[in-house]
Amino acid sequence: MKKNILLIHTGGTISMSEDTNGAVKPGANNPLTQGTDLLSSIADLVVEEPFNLPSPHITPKEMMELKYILEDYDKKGNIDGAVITHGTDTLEETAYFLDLTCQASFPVVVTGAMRSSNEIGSDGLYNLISSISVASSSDAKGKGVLVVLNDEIHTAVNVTKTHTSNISTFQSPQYGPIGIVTKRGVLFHHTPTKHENYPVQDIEKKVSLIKAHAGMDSSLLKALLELKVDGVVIEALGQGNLPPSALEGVKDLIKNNIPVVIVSRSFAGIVQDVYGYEGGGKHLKELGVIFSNGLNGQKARIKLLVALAKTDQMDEIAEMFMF
Ligand SMILES: NC(=O)C[C@H](N)C(=O)O
Repeated sequence: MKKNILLIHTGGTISMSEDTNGAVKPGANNPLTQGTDLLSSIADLVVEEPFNLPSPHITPKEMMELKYILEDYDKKGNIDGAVITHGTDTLEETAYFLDLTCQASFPVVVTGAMRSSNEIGSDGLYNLISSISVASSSDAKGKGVLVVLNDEIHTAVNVTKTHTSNISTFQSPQYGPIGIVTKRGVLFHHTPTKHENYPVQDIEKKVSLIKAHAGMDSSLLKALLELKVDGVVIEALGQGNLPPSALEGVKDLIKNNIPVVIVSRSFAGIVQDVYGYEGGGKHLKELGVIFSNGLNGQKARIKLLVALAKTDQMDEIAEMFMF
């Protein structure tokens, strides 16, 4: 039996076309609607298009809007699953934001495309059909927000865009995908063991993300303090270390009750308090730096925004990052 699927279009390459000059851009009509006959043969669709934005234009405001649309449909009942089409550049941030905050009980799948609708080998309609199949699957329930592209099912918490243009760009470097989409159906081969969710109402705080490098000093960190940010995420070195010259800035932020969260600038692995030298993980922990649990920089930033919407207590924020 066909399921009732809420389909929310938000823009991105999946809803763009290439013009005669080779520029990929949004047009007056969403080309995805051309797939409607085919799509409505696999599910009964309720379509929403709250905005049409390339994903570099997406902010937490739009993410919050999506959360409320999903929750409103959940309250009304009669929806079995939802698919969101989204630009791929910030797709992982929106997916993770919804994973952390959305209270809807049906499966939510986020998808996109690397090639626009009229390019040879366009992957948009294919990814959309796969995503509708996943959102229709009762096995997709309770696994958090999922990201489906290129026949793979990833969790929002682990997935990241790894390549600028390749259609297999979305990967989960820590743990791999949790399922696949095949011609015969949807197959989950792993189940996430934990899922966190926070019922926040608004995102108003300012969190910056910066990357550590050899010889990094404290100037940017000090500037962030002057700019009155509410939190800072640093992509630290290796297992979670910083150059000694950056420590003054870290200390100033923490002294002023600004949480400093570290992730690793390495592609995979988690940060830990391993090294005991100046600026090493053990030292950073003593200074009050919060270690994220395997998130990448952009997702730790989303989580810190959510944490700051809940509390300004440093110990509560640190506890949320231990999850
Ligand atoms: N493939 C894509 O969707 C990339 C595009 N720049 C976007 O994120 O909107």
